[in-house]
This record gives sequence, C-alpha cells and structure tokens, in this order.
Amino acid sequence: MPLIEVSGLRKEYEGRPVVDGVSFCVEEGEIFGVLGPNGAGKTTTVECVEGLRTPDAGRVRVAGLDPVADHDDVAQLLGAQLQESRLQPKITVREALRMYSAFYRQPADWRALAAKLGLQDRLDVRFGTLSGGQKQRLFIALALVGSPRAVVLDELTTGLDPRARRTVWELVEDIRDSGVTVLLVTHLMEEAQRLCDRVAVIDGGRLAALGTPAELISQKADPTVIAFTPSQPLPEGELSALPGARSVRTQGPRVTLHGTDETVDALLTTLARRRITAGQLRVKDASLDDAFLDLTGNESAAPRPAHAHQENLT
Ligand SMILES: Nc1ncnc2c1ncn2[C@@H]1O[C@H](COP(=O)(O)OP(=O)(O)OP(=O)(O)O)[C@@H](O)[C@H]1O
Repeated sequence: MPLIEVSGLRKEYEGRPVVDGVSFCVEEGEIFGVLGPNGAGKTTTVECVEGLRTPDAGRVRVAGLDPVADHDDVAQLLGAQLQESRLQPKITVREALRMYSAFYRQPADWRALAAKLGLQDRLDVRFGTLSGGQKQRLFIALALVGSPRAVVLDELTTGLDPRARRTVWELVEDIRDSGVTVLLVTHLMEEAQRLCDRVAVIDGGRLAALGTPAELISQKADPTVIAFTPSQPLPEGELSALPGARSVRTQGPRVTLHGTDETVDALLTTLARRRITAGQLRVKDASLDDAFLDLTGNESAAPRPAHAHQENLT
C-alpha cells in the first residue's frame, strides 16, 4: 500500500478550483517531488495531505488514515516543515526542539537530531539570529523530531545560497536513506532532478505529468541539443533528415539541432564525409527544466531569459 494516496483531489477558493482532479501515490521510502509554476496549487495539495485544508472532493489517505478526520494520528506520522512565522524570534534552538518533541508520542532524541543537522553549537542561540541555512536546518529537525514515517518539505531551499542549498540537499538525502519518506514541494528543477525519485508536475491545478525525472525528460524534452558553426554552409534539409533529428535552427552561421545520441553520431559522420569542421561544437543533454517548460507550456518558476533552454549552447 502506498504511504500517501491522493485521488481526484479538488479544492476551490471562492468558487474557483485551484486543485482540480489531482491524483498520485507516494511509496514508502521515496523522495516524491511536487513541481509546478507559481500558483499551480502545490501548497494547497500538500496542505490537504497534512490535513490543514479540507478537500472539496476526492480522497486523501496517509497510511490509510484520513488527514482531516484522523488529524491527531496523521500528525504523529507525518512531519511538516514549519513556516517561519510560527516560531517566536526569541525562542532558542534548544527550547524549540524540546517544546516540539513534547508534542509527539514517540519523539526522537532531539540532541542527537540537532547534532546530525549541525546545530549542536547553536542550541542556545535565538531563532531570530540564526542564518537562513541554520533556520532551514532547524525546520528540518522540528519536522523530524516526532520520528515520523514521512515528512513534508515545502520550498525548503528558497533564499539559500548555493552552498547552504547543497548542504540541505544532502540532509534530505540522509532523511530518505534513514527510511523516512519525503514529500518535497519545489519550483527548482535542479533540486527536483537531483533529489526526487519521482515527481508530479501540477499546472493550473491539474496534474500535467507523473514519473521519474528521467521519464519526464525523455518523454517531453528533446533529449540532446547540439550546436555548432560549420566551416561551410550545410543544407537544413540534410540536417533535419538525420536519424532522431527533431528540429534544426540556423542563426547566422550557428546551427542548433535538437535530437538524440543517434543524431550526434550521424551528424559527425556527415560532417566528416563532407570534410566540414564543426566549430565550437557543444552537445548538451536535456534537463528537467527543459521538460518542465514543455509540460507546463509556461515559463519556469525561476526567472530565466527567454528561450534560455535553447540558447545555452549558442
Ligand atoms: N486561502 C486562500 N484563499 C484564496 N485563494 C487562495 C488561498 N490559498 C491559495 N490561494 C490561491 O490558490 C492558488 C494556488 O495556490 P498555492 O499556494 O497552492 O500554489 P503554489 O503552487 O504552492 O504556488 P507558489 O509556488 O507560488 O507557492 C493561487 O492562485 C493562490 O492565490
């Protein structure tokens, strides 16, 4: 049985559906990502899983329990990341960990948890004076202090610098490796590609895709982008006839070809046969970001230059 089941979930605000027929299952022991552009309905979906919002239709179960009707039991096995506003700035790390561990029937050893999250030297520091990365590590500790079977982490690394973000990613992998299931809401595709075993992409309140990051990339994005400047002009028709080629674009002397590994091989053979050299040859595998753009027909939630996913190589 999946640990978390969401089936036909619908939630309206003021008569407007913001989650509309979303279904997915999260298996025990995986990191499952909920991705989507701003306002897609990600937080509303996971808040229904946490029992913080009541669905208007559909079914949500956590270990077979209804998060609304069985809220107290679900709260014991589903750790949630606190929003910053829920902690007083003057509370110390030690006080917060002690207080939250008292809420649970089988609390973890909060000192050991603090040490694992690198907070052992911060126990007497007030929450308001912690750095962004330290605050996020405390939120992770508080989400884990009840020894949950699953944990919900929402926009965990937003606002962190790249080093702090990587530290938090490693911690999330450690959580999964310790057997805790992770439901991760993010709009960072690099984060999802690095961490998630499977992802659900939500767009406009509907499920746009479900699968492993690799499946989404291979289904939706051109897997390989090849850019080069040929030493002599090449007819576009010849390039678009290469095996696996999906599109060809010529901008001045620069050619960009979307295709597969097979296209790369065939292109190199063609160029060698015609004795044409490929200047500034760049070959890039598609990323989850490319698949996300195709799936949502939308801009990535993270600001990026127009067509950046195509232009990176040029
Ligand atoms: N309490 C509320 N009352 C009315 N509308 C709401 C409420 N909460 C959320 N919404 C709206 O529901 C839609 C979905 O919001 P939600 O926070 O679930 O999206 P999200 O995908 O998590 O977005 P983001 O990435 O920006 O956090 C948005 O249009 C939002 O403005």
